[in-house]
Amino acid sequence: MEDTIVYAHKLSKTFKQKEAVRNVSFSIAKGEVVAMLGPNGAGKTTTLSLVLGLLKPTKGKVQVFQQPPQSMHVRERIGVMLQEVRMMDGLKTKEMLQLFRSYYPNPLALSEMIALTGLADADLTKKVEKLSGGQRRRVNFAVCLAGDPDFIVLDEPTAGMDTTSRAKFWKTIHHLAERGKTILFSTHYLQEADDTAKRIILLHQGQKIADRATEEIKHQLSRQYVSFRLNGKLNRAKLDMPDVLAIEEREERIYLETKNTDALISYIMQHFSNAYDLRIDKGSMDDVFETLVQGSREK
Ligand SMILES: Nc1ncnc2c1ncn2[C@@H]1O[C@H](COP(=O)(O)OP(=O)(O)OP(=O)(O)O)[C@@H](O)[C@H]1O
Repeated sequence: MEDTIVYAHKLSKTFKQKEAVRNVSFSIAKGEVVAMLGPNGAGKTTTLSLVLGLLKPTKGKVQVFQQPPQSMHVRERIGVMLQEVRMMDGLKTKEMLQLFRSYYPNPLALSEMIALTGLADADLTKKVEKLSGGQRRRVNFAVCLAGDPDFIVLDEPTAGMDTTSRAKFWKTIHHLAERGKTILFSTHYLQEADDTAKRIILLHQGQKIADRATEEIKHQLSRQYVSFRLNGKLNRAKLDMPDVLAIEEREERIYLETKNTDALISYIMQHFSNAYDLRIDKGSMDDVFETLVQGSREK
């Protein structure tokens, strides 16, 4: 389809014995902002490298702009920011930015590259290797934007950035998304995914375990529980009511999933005279992750 920017079909990548990515499929449409979320070693970098054509899949197929990712047509329309980048030593920063611009048919204006990436404060007459770590990261970002790309791929882009740089960086990404750019980025942090992406692809041990709207994943995160301890045995029949969505007993506590914590707490206080140590618990990222991993195993 014309509007499909990435088409990844049953991608697998094995390094010697290690299966880093297993049977991962997804598509990304024009204008989408998608986060690839997962813990260390989940397969995010490997998947992005397959999409970029930097690695060849052991099995499966990937196309970008309906073409193999290595094709010139793709190279000209894609901007990439990887975790580890070797810059060209010896060149002054401004010269390097100009050099990268010269590779593309319709490059971004140098002034815009500098403004978007927060490089205005840096001394661009310095050689790249003499810049600070944070500034070099911004240079990476500027290089990523040099060709005014339609599709932007970022591998853990904020790793090593301080809070101010992070905020500035995401502001630029939002701006680019508003301009209709298609963006795929990897992150460890749900917060980053939530702030920026409308869709999350969740990877775990090389497999895709969820691919949903950020809102849906967040909804699972916003689950609430009332929990308490009990002297004696639980009479479950007394909890058979609409406010209780699920009951779980673990580690000598009873957890009730609910949308109405206030009503449930007052109900328990009235009807369970042997209840004590009442608490409201919110679902955590770990809980959601656990649920999704469990769900994908059961499929
Ligand atoms: N070139 C390689 N040779 C052997 N194993 C590799 C290679 N690259 C990645 N792996 C392994 O594949 C798995 C997935 O790695 P990958 O870097 O894709 O994960 P990730 O989700 O990006 O992790 P991180 O968040 O730490 O960057 C890991 O177990 C990693 O050790």
